[in-house]
Amino acid sequence: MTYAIGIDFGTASGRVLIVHIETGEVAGMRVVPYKSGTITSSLADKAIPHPFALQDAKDYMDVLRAGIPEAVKKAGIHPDQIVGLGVDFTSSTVVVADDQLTPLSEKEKFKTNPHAYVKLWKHHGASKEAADMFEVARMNKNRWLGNYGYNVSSEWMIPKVMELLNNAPEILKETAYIMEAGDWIVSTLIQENVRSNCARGFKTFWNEEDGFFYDYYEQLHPKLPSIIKEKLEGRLVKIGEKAGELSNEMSKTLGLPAGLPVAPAIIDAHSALLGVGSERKNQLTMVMGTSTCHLMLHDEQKQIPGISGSVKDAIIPGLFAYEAGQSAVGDLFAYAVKQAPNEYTEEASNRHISVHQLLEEKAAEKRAGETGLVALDWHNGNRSVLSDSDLSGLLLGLTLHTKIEDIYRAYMEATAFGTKMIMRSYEDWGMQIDEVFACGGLPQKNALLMQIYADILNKPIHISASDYAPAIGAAILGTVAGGGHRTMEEAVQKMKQPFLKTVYPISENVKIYQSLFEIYHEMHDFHGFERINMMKRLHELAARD
Ligand SMILES: Nc1ncnc2c1ncn2[C@@H]1O[C@H](COP(=O)(O)OP(=O)(O)O)[C@@H](O)[C@H]1O
Ligand SMILES: O=C(CO)[C@H](O)[C@H](O)COP(=O)(O)O
Repeated sequence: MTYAIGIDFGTASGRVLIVHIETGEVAGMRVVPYKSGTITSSLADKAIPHPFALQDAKDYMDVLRAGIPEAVKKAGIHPDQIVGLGVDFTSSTVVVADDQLTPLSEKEKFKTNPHAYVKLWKHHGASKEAADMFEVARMNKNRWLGNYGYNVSSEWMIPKVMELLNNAPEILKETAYIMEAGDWIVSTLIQENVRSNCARGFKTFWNEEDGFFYDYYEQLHPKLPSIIKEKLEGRLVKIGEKAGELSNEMSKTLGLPAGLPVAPAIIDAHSALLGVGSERKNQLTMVMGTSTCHLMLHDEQKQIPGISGSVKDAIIPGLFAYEAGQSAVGDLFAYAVKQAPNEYTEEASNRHISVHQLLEEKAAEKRAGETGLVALDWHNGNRSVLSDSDLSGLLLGLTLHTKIEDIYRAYMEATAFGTKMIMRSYEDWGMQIDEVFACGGLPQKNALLMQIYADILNKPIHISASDYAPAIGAAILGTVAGGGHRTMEEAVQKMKQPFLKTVYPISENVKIYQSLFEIYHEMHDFHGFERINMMKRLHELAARD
């Protein structure tokens, strides 16, 4: 058996890869876009509230049904040659399901109820709940949040559970399981309610020693502890283990052997570390797509303010995985693309290139600093290092001569400055960064972007040759679950993807960007003033205890 299946569920599409377990070669692949995409405005003409970002779980099943048989066919292999299957998923992407694992959105009476649908990581309907949770922790000397950057993000699972409790009791009543979408897929494949330690550790305030923080939940809502017990529990499976075996029913649907080993789900960005082979400490990996996640591994747990968190064994057994992030990166560039004038969209269409490519080309004609613009990239809030989804973006220096490509460039620079803030936080806490890796959909699509990052971070950046590092990581987990390699380390060494190139900083640009970063930093501290002060106070308080 020489192949594994890796399935990466992103924000806009799912990607199924068939990967050779000895060489990492991708033998077959199928990308399946989600039919309903991200639902933000209405369900069957019924308007939904503004900060909602929903998906239809049916689209995930289509990725399996359409993607797996086609990817296997493209690979030209027999299903018996597959050793195991792994899944990675965006997170916290939350599914509510009945006891048969059927999502409540499939029930006729809930067709237009937004709370019955999948709540995507970027759904901000639980901002109030996240703020309330933060306040309760603050009143308790911040005692539960140290391993979560001293913050609560509305992107996480528990605020979303609180949102259901406050706004959708009718849904909660019929919900047997509240699940990470990754766990829901794996549970559906093996027909058993299982939960992976990766998303559970990062998104639900859980750790292996203490379990869930029930004393915290009690203070949030009297009903919350029992909801967590009833609807979030399930057999725990750790990364590097086997979750279970493909059920007979799913084997018929997907054309795969019944009993095929299935790995526990891993968060998409975390999976990418495995795919690029960044499995040691002192390496920073940027997974750049709709958003960016900044991952590191370390042998100690440090309570770094403003990051998304750190969890033991979440990526490589024995090491702490650290995550920080920016909640709008590709999305911010897409926002600029939408504002391009007709003449630009026509030019792009005539030249058979995307508007992104056209804007990149035009932006590349400007030198560093030439646009006169500095932006703050908080159009979808700030994930790190302030963790406040209500913060908004800024653009400074506009004149009547500013063109859309200037703004596009300013946004690229702003996201790189945001990454520099995160890098500094890691370094300030003794997490030395010797190497920077970039993967995800963006690095290969936009060469200017990667040069800007190298110049602003003042570090060489190794770019993965694969756009699909998370799916490779998932295939690695599938291989280990199926016994194709004995250890994660062995599987990573065999299956990791090569680098396409390394982009080096240009010293002239580095100097210019150092002064522009000072302006970005001032904008950051000015616009994030209240949040920064609150975090400083919390941190001092925690340090005294
Ligand atoms: N040439 C480009 N330059 C910059 N951003 C791009 C370009 N083409 C697409 N994008 C952005 O890439 C994002 C999608 O990234 P991708 O990694 O493919 O998906 P996902 O984040 O869902 O895993 C979108 O937000 C889109 O706006
Ligand atoms: O928060 C996450 C990881 O913890 C999300 O999964 C991630 O930010 C979304 O990923 P993508 O930009 O690839 O859709």
